[in-house]
Amino acid sequence: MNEKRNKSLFSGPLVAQALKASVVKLSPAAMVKNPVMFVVEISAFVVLLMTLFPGYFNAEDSLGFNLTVFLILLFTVLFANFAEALAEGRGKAQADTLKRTKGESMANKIVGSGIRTVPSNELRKGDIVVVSQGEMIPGDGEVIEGLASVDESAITGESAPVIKEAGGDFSSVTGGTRVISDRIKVKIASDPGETFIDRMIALVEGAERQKTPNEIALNTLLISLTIIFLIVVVTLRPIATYVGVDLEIPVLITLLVCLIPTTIGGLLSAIGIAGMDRVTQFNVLAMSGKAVEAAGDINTMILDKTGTITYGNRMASDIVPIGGASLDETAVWAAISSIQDETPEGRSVIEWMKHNSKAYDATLGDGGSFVEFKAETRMSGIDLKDGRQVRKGAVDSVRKWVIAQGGAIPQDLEGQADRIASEGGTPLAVAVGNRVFGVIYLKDTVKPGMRERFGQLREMGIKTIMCTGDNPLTAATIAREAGVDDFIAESKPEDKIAVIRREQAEGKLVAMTGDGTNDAPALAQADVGLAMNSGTMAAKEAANMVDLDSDPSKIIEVVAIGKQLLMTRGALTTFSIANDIAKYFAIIPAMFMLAIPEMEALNIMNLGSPLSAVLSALVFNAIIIPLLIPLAMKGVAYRPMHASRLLSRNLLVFGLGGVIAPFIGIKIIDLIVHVWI
Ligand SMILES: Nc1ncnc2c1ncn2[C@@H]1O[C@H](COP(=O)(O)OP(=O)(O)OP(=O)(O)O)[C@@H](O)[C@H]1O
Ligand SMILES: [K+]
Ligand SMILES: [Mg+2]
Repeated sequence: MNEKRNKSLFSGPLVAQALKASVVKLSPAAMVKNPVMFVVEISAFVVLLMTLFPGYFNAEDSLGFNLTVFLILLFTVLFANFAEALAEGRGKAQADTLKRTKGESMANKIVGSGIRTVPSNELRKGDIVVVSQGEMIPGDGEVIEGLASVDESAITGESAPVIKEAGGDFSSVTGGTRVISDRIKVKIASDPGETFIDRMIALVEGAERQKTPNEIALNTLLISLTIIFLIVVVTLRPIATYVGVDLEIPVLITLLVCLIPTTIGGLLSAIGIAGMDRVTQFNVLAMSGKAVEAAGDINTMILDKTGTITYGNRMASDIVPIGGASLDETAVWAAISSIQDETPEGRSVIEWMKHNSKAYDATLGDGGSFVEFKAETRMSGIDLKDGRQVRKGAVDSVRKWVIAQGGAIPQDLEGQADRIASEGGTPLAVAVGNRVFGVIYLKDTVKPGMRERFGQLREMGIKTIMCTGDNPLTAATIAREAGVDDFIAESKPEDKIAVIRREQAEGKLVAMTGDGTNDAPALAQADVGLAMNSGTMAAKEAANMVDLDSDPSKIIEVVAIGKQLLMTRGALTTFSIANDIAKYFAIIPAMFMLAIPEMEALNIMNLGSPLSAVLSALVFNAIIIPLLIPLAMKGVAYRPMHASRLLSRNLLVFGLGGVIAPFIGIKIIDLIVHVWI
């Protein structure tokens, strides 16, 4: 995992801040938001009243006991507050760093024919600014003129500068980053307060934190349990009185607090915040906690081939003449078709010419009109001044194009193209007018470790579908090599949406990555859309996550983090409820022994005394919260496996563990407590 943002879990200043915040959070207005802990706070208040005014409650005899119960309850609430404050504090620390980066900068805004210097916070969507070497880019936007290298380390933590240029997929810039060479014109894309950094700050600060659907559902369950136990405990007293057993209020309160799900109630919000934080530390900006959570439930993952599964620097590695053409003339036309093709593929053809010392007359292109590569046409090239049309592109597209002009297809085209494709390469046919000259062999490499990662995804029950614009044979080869479950070849941008909709119609949650403007609709349609920070504004706006490192394969990690979040929550809920049941069996005998000393036979755990038994259970209930904070914050250890197996494993570990832990814990505490009372 990426460690560059990782701070230690319990660093000094963070802990000090969290300690303070846990006291501030005692305010009932803040506590109401956490109903389970609010019940504990009210209970503590009741016991405090009984301690302060024992006369009213006829409680003079149990002053020491009541004071102890009050203190333990108070600490129970403080521990829960501390967990939340600690999780929030880590986000706040990050937000402060970001705020410092943002600072207050000046912008050179173009007004009419001149330039006016204005504070960056006065910039509005649509304004155009000039940013020169050494200056900070004053807001998010799109480069509309020029090219510059930009230091984005303030945001991404990555020190290597990136090239930003007008047009294409690398035109978007982020406010707060710095131009370190050249000069660009930027069209501002967001109003003040709505920039990328602003949103990031709001998110990590937790200001915008809304409870996710899963969290709300779990909260409802916890509240229901609390109400049920409240009713049980309240009705217990008259029943006990009826049979002649006198149960003291503080003892009943102890029972109540031990029964209600305080462990998960106290840690729930910390788990959610920490999950978001983990994603941010991984340099992925999630627009909502909901997106992170959805990532944990993904059934299908759509990945493109080039740049995600493969490195994406598809390079011309060979040029193969066909139909009797010579290598030199084929190479010349391949180069001419690439003179103005700024895609990595196009540039690599020019590179290949240099590398192989092939000469061509670049002036042939002068005055011609450039035909830009489009995913729809799958071709690029140039219409020369003299009327000749030069193209290179997907073999199938070029074949159709040549036939449409009355040309014949050489016998050996298919054989050569298939050979390249079956090796996993991308064949690009080169044609001039109605004649095919040859094939460019574009080579790309599958990133290492892909097979293992897709294997892990399969173990998690996630289906992977590779969507590529490439031909079926290349697609099949790469799909086999990378180990994806399924692939769709010759897919146009709209096909990606179609696949996503089809999967969603079957009730599945779908994740996808993308960076181009043409990916935007599909990114918006997907349940988890991860856009690349290097990508276009449109893609970033449509997605619900942005990867600051622009590593498309990171979607795999995002899903893992989402799973881990859900697992942690599930595991601690299981543990908490199992715990509460066990405490019930530890505390009930003690309660009856308190009321009816003859019932000594109930003391199966051989605890020191009924009083120490009750207090030990309450102490255990309190300290289990801070003991579980590291687990809540770091998440349970994550191993990919199928949801149903995971469930049974968690039930075993955390359910059984949750039942056993209290007996051991209470026994140990009792041994210590008993010394005092
Ligand atoms: N610069 C280019 N000039 C001409 N044809 C190209 C160029 N780049 C790619 N092609 C052809 O167009 C096809 C579609 O390209 P596109 O970028 O849409 O998809 P892809 O890169 O193959 O797949 P993916 O969706 O995985 O990125 C490519 O497979 C290739 O045959
Ligand atoms: K409890
Ligand atoms: Mg592509």
